[in-house]
Amino acid sequence: MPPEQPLVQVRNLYKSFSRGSETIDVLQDLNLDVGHAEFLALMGPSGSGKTTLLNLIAGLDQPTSGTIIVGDQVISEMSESELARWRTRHVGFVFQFYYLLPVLTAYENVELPLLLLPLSRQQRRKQVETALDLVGLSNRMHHRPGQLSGGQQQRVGIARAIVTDPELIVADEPTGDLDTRSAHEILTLLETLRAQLGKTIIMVTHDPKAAARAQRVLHLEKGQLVLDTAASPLLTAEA
Ligand SMILES: Nc1ncnc2c1ncn2[C@@H]1O[C@H](COP(=O)(O)OP(=O)(O)OP(=O)(O)O)[C@@H](O)[C@H]1O
Repeated sequence: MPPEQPLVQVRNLYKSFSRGSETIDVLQDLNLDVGHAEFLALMGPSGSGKTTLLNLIAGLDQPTSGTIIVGDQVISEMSESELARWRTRHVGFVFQFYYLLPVLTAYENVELPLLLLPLSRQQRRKQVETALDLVGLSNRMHHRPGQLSGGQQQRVGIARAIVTDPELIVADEPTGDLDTRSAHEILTLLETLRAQLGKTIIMVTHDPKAAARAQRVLHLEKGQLVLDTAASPLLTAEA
């Protein structure tokens, strides 16, 4: 049997932004495969294009040129409205500052992505309760974000990301605003989502300790991705 296709295939990807008369070439001939149920970390200096790449893979932005395939969809050829529909079902987003709505309870925040889908109230309830259970917050579902710790708020953010059961989860600095212990718990949760539910996770981080929890670490350099040589077992063998 031929080997299974990667979930994400990025080929000859270019992304430029123009600012006035200036053009910034952020990604240049970038190639990347991400496997099913892989946990990948992206690192690189500020401004190197990590968020730009994540947004392109998640269908939040469109490339200048090149191809992005996720699952069986060529998302680089989709219109904005097709991308929006695709994202709703196939990608879960986790952000550094959670972006929970303060007036809604944890339950209502997690339910939000489901309101875009043709589901009954009862089906929504089942999925929200499952997601909150997975992140260990069943007993906090009627709390508002202001009544929860940062780590708990990020758990709600993760429950919201998985409630539609997407194959791909993109996380932009998910531990960037958390203390060491909460960060550790969030990374453990991401590892569990990968190992037990087969989610593919792409995480941008500045923190080498967070990156080390992923299965593979890539660095953005000059618009392209290179393997994190510091983390390579061949190069870090104890002397
Ligand atoms: N919408 C946009 N319009 C113009 N320039 C942009 C836009 N988005 C990003 N850029 C520029 O592209 C470059 C890469 O930005 P990006 O946010 O992807 O970097 P990053 O590696 O995620 O940085 P950080 O680690 O600071 O978050 C920067 O020079 C940024 O100013």
